[in-house]
Order: sequence, then C-alpha cells, then structure tokens
Amino acid sequence: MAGKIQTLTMEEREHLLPMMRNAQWVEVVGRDAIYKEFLFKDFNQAFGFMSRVALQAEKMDHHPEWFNVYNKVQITLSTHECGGLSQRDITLATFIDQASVL
Ligand SMILES: C[C@H](O)[C@H](O)[C@H]1CNC2=NC(N)=NC(=O)C2=N1
Repeated sequence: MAGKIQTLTMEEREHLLPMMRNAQWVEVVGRDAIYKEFLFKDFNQAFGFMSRVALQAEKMDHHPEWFNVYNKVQITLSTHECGGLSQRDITLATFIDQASVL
C-alpha cells in the first residue's frame, strides 16, 4: 500500500501557490482547496474538456468537485484523504489547465 498522502508543507505552498495563482487558480476561503472557473465557446467544448479531465481523474484516482452549466465549468480541487491540498491537486490542476486549451 502506498504511503499516506500528506497535505502540502508550508515550504511547498510558498513555491507552488504563487504558480497556481498565476494560472488563475484561487485559494478557497475557509477550506484548504483551490478553485478555478473555465469558460468555453459552448456546451460541446465544455463537455469535451470535462471528458478529458474525467479520464485523467479516473487514471489518477483523484477526482474534481465540479459544476457545469452550458459553457461554464467551475472546479474545486482538494484531497479528501488528507483533508486539504496535496501534490495530487497540483498535478491534476496542471493537467486541467493543459486540457482546457486543447
Ligand atoms: C477510494 C478512492 O481511492 C478514494 O476515495 C480517492 C478517490 N478520489 C479522490 N479524489 C479526491 N479529490 N480526493 C481524494 O482523497 C480521493 N480519494
């Protein structure tokens, strides 16, 4: 069994969170999580994006909290297992950003 997933250390946060902020991810108030809103041309583009993210999430066994209406997809990332932000959220966020511009 793999080691227990840990929340990001203060040092890791100092390095990683500014990078995520630069990519328009924001820290959720009152919860150790990050959030970003994506806007697409239409539902078809939004759902294509969600499909790419879904396949990757399943591969990683790490799943987004998300909400979709038409061309808008709002995503919150946090790791339930450790009750906060972990490296898995950063990895998935990075994938999500790449998948949003395909
Ligand atoms: C049993 C299963 O592996 C776990 O519940 C996985 C599934 N997806 C998950 N997704 C997220 N975001 N956090 C988790 O801790 C998590 N754990």
